[in-house]
Amino acid sequence: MVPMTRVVAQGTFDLLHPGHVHYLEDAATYGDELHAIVARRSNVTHKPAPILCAEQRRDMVSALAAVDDAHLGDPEDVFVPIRRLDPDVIVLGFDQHHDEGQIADALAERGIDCRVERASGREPRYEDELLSSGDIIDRIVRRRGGCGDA
Ligand SMILES: Cc1cc2nc3c(=O)[nH]c(=O)nc-3n(C[C@H](O)[C@H](O)[C@H](O)COP(=O)(O)O)c2cc1C
Ligand SMILES: Nc1ncnc2c1ncn2[C@@H]1O[C@H](COP(=O)(O)OP(=O)(O)OP(=O)(O)O)[C@@H](O)[C@H]1O
Repeated sequence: MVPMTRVVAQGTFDLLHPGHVHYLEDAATYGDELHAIVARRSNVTHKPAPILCAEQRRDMVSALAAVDDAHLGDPEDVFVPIRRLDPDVIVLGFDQHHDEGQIADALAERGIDCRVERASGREPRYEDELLSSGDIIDRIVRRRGGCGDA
């Protein structure tokens, strides 16, 4: 019996778009089952906070065919879900602000045997396609009025 390869992907996944679908479909190719960890609002500090609550973002990611299960991230320790899920592979997004080497070192320090990969990017296919949650929000603000990252 060949053991199942468990893959983890992660992100904010605020307003879903084809880039997220590409990321998760690419991540799924690294193994047999894909688990997505959805970032808590409090842990999204490198850009404006997501508009949608974590539960809603988790539910949407979970509905994607490529995703076997989606999980709310731990509020304090990003390695809590990793220990629980015990993945064989963590796949970072093509532009995700994490360094593969630093993640690999942190996993080794914790005795977690898991390799780190990076997914490919999805280029726009249509003239008006938006492949960024932030860009989608900015367009909404521009077209519906408002003051941007409120
Ligand atoms: C291996 C790994 C585990 C993570 N686990 C958590 C977690 O438990 N809780 C959480 O809020 N975020 C977690 N994150 C997500 C990060 O907090 C970060 O916000 C996430 O990468 C979102 O960045 P992005 O949406 O800009 O790609 C994890 C990220 C990585 C790489
Ligand atoms: N066009 C894309 N192609 C491939 N992966 C993508 C694309 N857009 C986002 N991703 C990946 O999806 C994951 C989650 O992305 P995130 O939730 O930060 O959305 P985002 O659209 O990148 O947000 P923003 O552009 O507002 O920062 C990240 O790992 C990111 O690399």
